[in-house]
Amino acid sequence: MNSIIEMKNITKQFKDKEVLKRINFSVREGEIFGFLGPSGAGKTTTIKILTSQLIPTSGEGKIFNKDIYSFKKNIFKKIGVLSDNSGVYERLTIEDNLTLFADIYGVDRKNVDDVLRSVELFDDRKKEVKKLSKGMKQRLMISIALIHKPKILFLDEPTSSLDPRTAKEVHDLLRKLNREGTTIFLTTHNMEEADKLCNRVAFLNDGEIVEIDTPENLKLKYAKNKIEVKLKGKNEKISVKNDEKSAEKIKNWIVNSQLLSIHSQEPNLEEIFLSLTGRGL
Ligand SMILES: Nc1ncnc2c1ncn2[C@@H]1O[C@H](COP(=O)(O)OP(=O)(O)OP(=O)(O)O)[C@@H](O)[C@H]1O
Repeated sequence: MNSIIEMKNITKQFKDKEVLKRINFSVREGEIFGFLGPSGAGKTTTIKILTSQLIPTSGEGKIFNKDIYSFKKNIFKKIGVLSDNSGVYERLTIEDNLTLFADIYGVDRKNVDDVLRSVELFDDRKKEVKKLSKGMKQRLMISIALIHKPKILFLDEPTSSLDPRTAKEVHDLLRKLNREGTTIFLTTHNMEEADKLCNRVAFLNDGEIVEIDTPENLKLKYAKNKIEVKLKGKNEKISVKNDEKSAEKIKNWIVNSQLLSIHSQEPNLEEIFLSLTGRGL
């Protein structure tokens, strides 16, 4: 798979503070890549570098094979960035807002209908923004980032201010956009969101990447090698090692019809992050 983003030994220094410490990662075409870390880890700084709002202090980076130190205007045709709500006009309709952005970005107004359909706001296009639910408003913000049909969409904490139901609505939309061909780079401090949504995740802690892999591989890598069983007549679950000795025990429970349930114990991403960094999110 082709890489859209390649970052090598990227650092960012603000005065005497090193916010990013030689980070390395790539984002492949077609994936949803999650950048995870607690507040202050350097997630927004990274997204700003990737979207040309900040220049790194050192390191090498390429996006669509173009050097990040010399972005040309035409790179912006290929990237979309979700910004906050401030840019939309509350008294205008969804359609008028989007048409306005199409004109500002100099893209064909024909894109408006396509994009509204893809974020599932076409039927509501005549509604004023001030009357929209939070989820619809977030979908409108995403549609603005997509108006020029970019190949990659950057989202900084796309669901941080949303309730679980609205967040799910946004997750479903991001999955759909990804299926339709948009590569997605998002930051989050919500490990559950990352687990459900991302093909690969990078753990960022204090400006350093401590792990990068698929959520599944990370769970296997940090598996506790334990099996949890529930037996008839016992309230508590029992945790046993995943080894030959336990296999004999488990066999006996089965033979004696004592076994009610059996599961391998997998850590979640939150627990893995905690074990790697000693801190939660
Ligand atoms: N322009 C700046 N000048 C000085 N320090 C900055 C600047 N921008 C960010 N920082 C510092 O860099 C560190 C990382 O900030 P960043 O916003 O990238 O973190 P984050 O992981 O996105 O956190 P959050 O989840 O809270 O948004 C923080 O300590 C922040 O105070």
